[in-house]
Amino acid sequence: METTTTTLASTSTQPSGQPIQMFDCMIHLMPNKMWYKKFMVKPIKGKEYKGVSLSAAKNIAKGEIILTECPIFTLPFDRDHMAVTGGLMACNSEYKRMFYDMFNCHDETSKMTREMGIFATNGIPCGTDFGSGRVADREGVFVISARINHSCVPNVHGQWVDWVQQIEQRATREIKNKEEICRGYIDLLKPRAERQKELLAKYWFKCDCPACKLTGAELEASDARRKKIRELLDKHHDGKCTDATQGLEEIRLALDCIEKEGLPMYESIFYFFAFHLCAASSDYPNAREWAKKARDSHLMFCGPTLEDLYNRLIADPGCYPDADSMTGRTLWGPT
Ligand SMILES: C[S@@+](CC[C@H](N)C(=O)[O-])C[C@H]1O[C@@H](n2cnc3c(N)ncnc32)[C@H](O)[C@@H]1O
Repeated sequence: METTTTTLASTSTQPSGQPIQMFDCMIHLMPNKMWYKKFMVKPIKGKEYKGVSLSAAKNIAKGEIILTECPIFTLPFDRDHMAVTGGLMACNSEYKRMFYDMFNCHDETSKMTREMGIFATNGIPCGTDFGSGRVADREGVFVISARINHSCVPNVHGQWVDWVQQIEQRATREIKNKEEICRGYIDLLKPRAERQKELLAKYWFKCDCPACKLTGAELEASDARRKKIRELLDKHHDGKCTDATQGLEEIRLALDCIEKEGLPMYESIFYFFAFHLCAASSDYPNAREWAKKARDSHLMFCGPTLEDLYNRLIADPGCYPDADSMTGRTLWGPT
């Protein structure tokens, strides 16, 4: 079989002229297969057709970056056909070829144009604030990240890094060599029935991930946990917690649900909420401990963007704007 080896490294440029730093490796191309340092892109066999996806080419540690990638172009969510073709026009011929090579799940099923269908199938929010559930105002198409299949218990989490306009895909847990690499396409804090409805409507497949395969009491418990995480995330994010003791109990419950659901990328925001309650209650020693947990968890799953900020909060919780804003009391730290 004929093979080609090529390097797409820092010599490549995206349409904006910025260099792409993602492919820090040789890419070995064969029909339908590519090898990278940490993963392969190849057809995946499943009960249902899963198309092409990524699988680990080595054991990958929790928190390890498997891929950093610039979008070939981005568009606001309210895009139309003209906007997609306009974005494509700014791309060089190689990127155009890669775009048209991407999967289109809306092919025969809707009135979408081919360009709209490809964008809808492969677009990834640039700037997802997964903590609050609010998403960015733009979506981008990424050559490699677009090939990552979905799971409601994903083993990678994509973090958009605004100042370099790149997405970083980090392992949410240890990934074994040859294991399929999956990201979450939708809000994962919905019950299974809602997740499946959304995946079918937007991506035309029935998810059979470990969370979707559950039945009976186990399914009920999983749905309840995801609902609880969402409820508490919204409550604490919107500053609706006025009772610090109850708030910390809720955070403990949320962290337990997060662990049981295998969604550790949601941890850091709850650690931050716990920091907030302790700092607001003038309990600085415990505030420091929660801030350390928030920093380390954010660093592991989202990178160093908030590290300096957390270090300042750890050094002096009193510099936090909401410090001392609630009745003073001694709470508790992470166990
Ligand atoms: C963004 S693409 C992912 C890459 C795609 N597999 C390919 O061949 O290019 C999204 C499409 O992949 C397929 N897909 C993704 N996750 C899947 C899963 N867990 N089970 C079955 N199909 C899946 C669906 O057809 C979906 O519309």
